[in-house]
Amino acid sequence: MDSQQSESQPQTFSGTLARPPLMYRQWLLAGNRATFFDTLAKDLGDFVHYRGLFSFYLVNHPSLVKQVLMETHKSFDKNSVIYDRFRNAFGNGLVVAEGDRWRRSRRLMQPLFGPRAVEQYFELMRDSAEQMASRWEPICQAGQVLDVASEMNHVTLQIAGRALFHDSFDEIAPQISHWTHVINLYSAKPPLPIVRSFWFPSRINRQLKQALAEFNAFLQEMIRRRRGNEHSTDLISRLLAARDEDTGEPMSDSEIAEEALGMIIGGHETSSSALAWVWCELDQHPDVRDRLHQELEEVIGDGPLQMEHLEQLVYTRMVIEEAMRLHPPFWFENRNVAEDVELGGVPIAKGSVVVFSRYSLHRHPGFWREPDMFNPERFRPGVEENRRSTYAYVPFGGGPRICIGIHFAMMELVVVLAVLARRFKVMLDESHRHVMAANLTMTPKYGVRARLERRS
Ligand code: HEM
Repeated sequence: MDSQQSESQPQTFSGTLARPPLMYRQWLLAGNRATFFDTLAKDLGDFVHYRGLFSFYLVNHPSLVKQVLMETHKSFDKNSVIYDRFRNAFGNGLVVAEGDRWRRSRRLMQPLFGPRAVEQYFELMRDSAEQMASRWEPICQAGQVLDVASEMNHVTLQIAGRALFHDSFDEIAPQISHWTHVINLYSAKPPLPIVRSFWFPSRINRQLKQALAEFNAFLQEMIRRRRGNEHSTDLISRLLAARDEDTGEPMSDSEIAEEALGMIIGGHETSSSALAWVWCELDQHPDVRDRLHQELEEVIGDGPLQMEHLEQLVYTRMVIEEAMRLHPPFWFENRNVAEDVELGGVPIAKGSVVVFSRYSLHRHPGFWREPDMFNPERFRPGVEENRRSTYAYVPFGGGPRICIGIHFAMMELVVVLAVLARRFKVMLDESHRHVMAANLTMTPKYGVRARLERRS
């Protein structure tokens, strides 16, 4: 296949459905799950009917992914075992909601996340990144090693928390960090029957129930404090003020609490994983790091980062997009087949499960030249548009359920990277181990151990 042509023209899937023997390479699932799906796609092609402990249809072709997310999205929903498990943790917030509840919440929340609406969070993003940079100064001077991955987790949690609760977040940051940690631990476990059922008295189930009870009590208190305070402008207050344009109805307190929980969990782990990989890739590609530093110097100069700098930080954005291609934070997707449907010309019965791995899709050799190579130039404006239309690049999903936080997240990633990389060169320490973990998000398994060098 001519890769130049494949990059500019959306292609229709013309292959066939592979049906491997029962339990084909099932043992690989005990290890890294992204590797398991990648092996299936490499061995068997872009459309696989897998039958084993879990049975599913794997799609690894942009036109099949487009069909699931966009063209025939109504035939697919999130009533799958995996999303049922998320419901134990997220309640019925937007990430897992279906039907009328999803439509109503999306309609109410969409205006709060448009490209202009998220600009109001610029300052708190920059201030959180600046605070981190100040904390890094003595670590840098002492030549100490720090785990940049957990630093990114800290700063993105702070940004999500401050956007939602303004200063109230700082009072309770350690508890929120603990609750989100428990929720993530729970969500990362595979949905095995019985042991993982919510009624089973396992340690993680007990921990989750307690974390959720405490988190919900905190959220209800936040909502109570905001109600009637018309000067408050955090996201909780905006959710309280939102009205359904058809009925004029507000969201209930429990709906607001569920959405806040979803945003804090879904919004910070993903961004922090994207940033962790950016630092790893920059270390491995000094030419890219130099080019990035040059752009930051030219655009920002010696003063603080300003809102108007953002659109000039073209290369910074390209670096982030390329890092999310190779290391998509929310790497795995699954859908329940809600009604009999034809996918890639094959009839698929209601109740089946369709899955895809962004990790494999984003490295598909038919759609990416030298797919494993880190090359931000792929995302130079004008070039990347074509890939997006083919659904070969979907770090934020696509179709009606595309990530509602996409503009918030992209601004956050650019701001944090720009502020920190303007002041520091981050160099991986020799104790750093390059191993990828694919749980709910894709992260460097042993963190990102690095030393800092001060830039002028
Ligand atoms: C780099 C950062 C992020 C990545 C890679 C990411 C990725 C995704 C993806 C792939 C989906 C779609 C899942 C699907 O198809 O079902 C999604 C949905 C969602 N994301 Fe994000 N996300 C990020 C940041 C955020 C942030 C910052 C927020 C909140 C402020 C957020 C809130 C949500 C919500 C509420 C949904 C559900 C949307 C719906 O179903 O209507 N995400 N995200």
